[in-house]
Amino acid sequence: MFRSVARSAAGKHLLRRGYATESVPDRKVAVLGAAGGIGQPLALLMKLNPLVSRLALYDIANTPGVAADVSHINTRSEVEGFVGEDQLGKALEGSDVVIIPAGVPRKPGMTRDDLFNINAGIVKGLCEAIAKYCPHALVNMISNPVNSTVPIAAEVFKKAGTYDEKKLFGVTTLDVVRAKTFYAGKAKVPVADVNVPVVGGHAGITILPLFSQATPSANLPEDVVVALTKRTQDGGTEVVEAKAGKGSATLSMAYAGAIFADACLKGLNGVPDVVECSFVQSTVTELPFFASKVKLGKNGVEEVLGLGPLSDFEKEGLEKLKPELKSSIEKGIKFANQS
Ligand SMILES: NC(=O)C1=CN([C@@H]2O[C@H](COP(=O)(O)OP(=O)(O)OC[C@H]3O[C@@H](n4cnc5c(N)ncnc54)[C@H](O)[C@@H]3O)[C@@H](O)[C@H]2O)C=CC1
Ligand SMILES: O=C([O-])CC(=O)C(=O)O
Repeated sequence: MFRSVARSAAGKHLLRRGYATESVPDRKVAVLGAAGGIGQPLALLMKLNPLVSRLALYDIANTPGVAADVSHINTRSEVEGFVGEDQLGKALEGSDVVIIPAGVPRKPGMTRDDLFNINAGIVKGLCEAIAKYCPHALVNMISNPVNSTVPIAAEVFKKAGTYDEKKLFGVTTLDVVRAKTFYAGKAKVPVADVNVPVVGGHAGITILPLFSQATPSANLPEDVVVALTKRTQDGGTEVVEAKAGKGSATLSMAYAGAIFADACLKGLNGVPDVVECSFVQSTVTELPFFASKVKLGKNGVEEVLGLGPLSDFEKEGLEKLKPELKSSIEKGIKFANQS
């Protein structure tokens, strides 16, 4: 269904911002885990996105309150709250994009992999429901460990016969957001102008920012690049430690998740040249899943872009990350096929 807005004042505003061509299609977005630390601000940001016409907020508790609250905001989308497994099907039906920030966050001293035992089961259950109720939706996986939860989702969809590798994304946008912010600080360039690809995966050394390709280029000395790389890789831990037991990044993650979902919606709507980094099925390296720049289109992934030229330091980082990323991917695949 298409709602023609081109001639209205709102439509002209959308056209100017690149959010519309002739008309803005109706798009339903579902957030699973919508009452959580990420889920609530992400629900707010998706409510502010003019590309969304229906916003479904699902959680196992507390969603009626979040949905009632967000629904009063005078923007385009209709908001509905769903609570408990009985309502999951209704939340998902008709969704174009499903964003998954459901699951437990880290506490100081934990790795993302320490979340596997709880989050693997949560993600598996949610993906089984996606396969049943909205098999064609683009899935944006935020729940950690992303290096394993994305392979779990792929296996669940394969078992259900609905897997389309173009529609499954691990959200690594927060790594890009951090790399841009930290780089701008050191390079003394306006942060809004900065671009830095981040490849690999989403945990520790598997996060590989490519500062040699950062723009505007600043020719930073090697020791600064090494320090920026380490800070980007440890960005999540920096927040976990600062929150001292009260969870991990939520506000910056909601921002990053909203950017990535917006890119997916723009791609679906046919906006050209939408490119974001994401952890997807890939042939860029020998690993079956890998984060790199991805061009988004009407069916999800239009093209997985290559790595481009790497510095010696980045080449070394790439080789170092492969064993850990491989084992996290295999752990996810094994879990999905055993349970
Ligand atoms: N990909 C990334 O860059 C990032 C990922 N994360 C991950 O996001 C996840 C969520 O983090 P927070 O929002 O801070 O946690 P949180 O604990 O504040 O919220 C999680 C929400 O998930 C809900 N939930 C649990 N089981 C569920 C189920 N079966 N169905 C639906 N909802 C369910 C909970 O009720 C809760 O409201 C964690 O795994 C965290 O590690 C966090 C930051 C960045
Ligand atoms: O570090 C964590 O546990 C949460 C996360 O993925 C991030 O902030 O990048």
